[in-house]
Amino acid sequence: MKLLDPRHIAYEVLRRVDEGAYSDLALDAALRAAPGIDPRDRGLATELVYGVLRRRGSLDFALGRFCSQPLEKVEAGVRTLLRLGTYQILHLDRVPAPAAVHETVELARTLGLERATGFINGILRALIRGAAAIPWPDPQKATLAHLEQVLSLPPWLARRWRRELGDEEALALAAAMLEPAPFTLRVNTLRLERDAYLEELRKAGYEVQATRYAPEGVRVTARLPGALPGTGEGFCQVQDEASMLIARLLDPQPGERILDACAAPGGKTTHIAALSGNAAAILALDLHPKRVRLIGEGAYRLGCEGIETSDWDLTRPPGFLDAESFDRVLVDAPCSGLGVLRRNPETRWRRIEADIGRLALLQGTILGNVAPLVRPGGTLLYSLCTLTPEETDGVVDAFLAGHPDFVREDLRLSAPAGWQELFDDRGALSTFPHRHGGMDAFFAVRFRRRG
Ligand SMILES: C[S@@+](CC[C@H](N)C(=O)[O-])C[C@H]1O[C@@H](n2cnc3c(N)ncnc32)[C@H](O)[C@@H]1O
Repeated sequence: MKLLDPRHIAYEVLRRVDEGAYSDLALDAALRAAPGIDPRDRGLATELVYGVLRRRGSLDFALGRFCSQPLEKVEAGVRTLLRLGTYQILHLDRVPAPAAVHETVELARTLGLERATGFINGILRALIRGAAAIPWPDPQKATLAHLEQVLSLPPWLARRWRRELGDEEALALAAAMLEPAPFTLRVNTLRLERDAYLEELRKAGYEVQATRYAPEGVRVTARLPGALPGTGEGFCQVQDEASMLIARLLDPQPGERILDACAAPGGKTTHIAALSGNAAAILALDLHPKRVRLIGEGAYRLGCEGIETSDWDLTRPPGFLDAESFDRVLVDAPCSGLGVLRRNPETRWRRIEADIGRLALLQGTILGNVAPLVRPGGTLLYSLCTLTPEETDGVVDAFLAGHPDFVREDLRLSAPAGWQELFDDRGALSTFPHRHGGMDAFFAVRFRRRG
């Protein structure tokens, strides 16, 4: 195998994703296995993997014009090669189109798909000749088709976002979800202040700026290959800006006992520890023991203290914990993840609509099982990286209906003035990448237990 060939790496990663792997983990593993790879090739492999997964709907629409048989009937490996070639022809200026065809055909040979080289060559050459005449559906006249065939939403999601958000917002959100997510870091304020880290990054040659909303966030606009400065010293944690708002909304205080109910891999747990100045007692639970270990590792790297971890399935009441024993509880629940499609592009094609009702039930069960742990007067924060009405308002309303001892707080009343645009008209956090400077789409509601 040509371990250093970026197209070959992308092909292998896409194949693994087809088999069920997560794209970020599969890509990390493939790049780790190619330590000598040129940084530009590393960038190309990354762009190919994410680009093909994000834009699969439009790539398949374009290919459909030139392929004599339905794409789903084409052998999986050949289909992946066609998508890789099409992505390079339609979206990569730096690769001349004939070179994209040549490289794709050569890769087919390397992979032992010699018999398909004529087929691939014919389709990709026809695509180059006919690209300008592809009848892309118009966003205004054929909105649904545009959402699917240009903006690459699966049909069920295109219909949903149109219905829930209206045409204009659905188009803007879908377009934003095609862009790479910004690369943001949370500065570990247990180690240093944001300004000091910004200076350190700039000195090292990075282009960085402070995030607009999160006081400890840094957006990296140009980075260098290799580890970030201060990685070993635990200066920062890679985290989206919207995700940084969650621990802020929980508002942990020194001396408090805090439960992070769905905590792995621990991005928010370690943030909670930092905001409390390492002076809170935090219990971090998660379903998967393997993922629970990541919380401990992150806490160690970042110098967080006071965090205890344990695995527990919160579809069962955590009988080992005393009722009313926590000042604050965070439920950063498992969800459909539609707000982070940029980071997990395979979710677009893996998620099915039936998942949503099932996840809303799971979220309601988890909330119901942790609610008795909140002390009277204490806080329960429910957060998600999605935007479906079932998982957001639906779960919140059902929880309140079943728990009259909890009231919902309007987050706008306690949030900083500059954050007001981040909340909906019921006072829930509701961020969107196309409205809020590129942040992921997150949702959060805070409940207070009556005193
Ligand atoms: C959105 S992620 C949490 C991210 C985490 N809070 C962070 O900031 O790093 C949701 C988590 O819920 C966990 N989970 C899923 N089902 C669960 C269950 N039944 N009980 C407890 N945790 C569960 C998943 O393993 C996953 O780690």
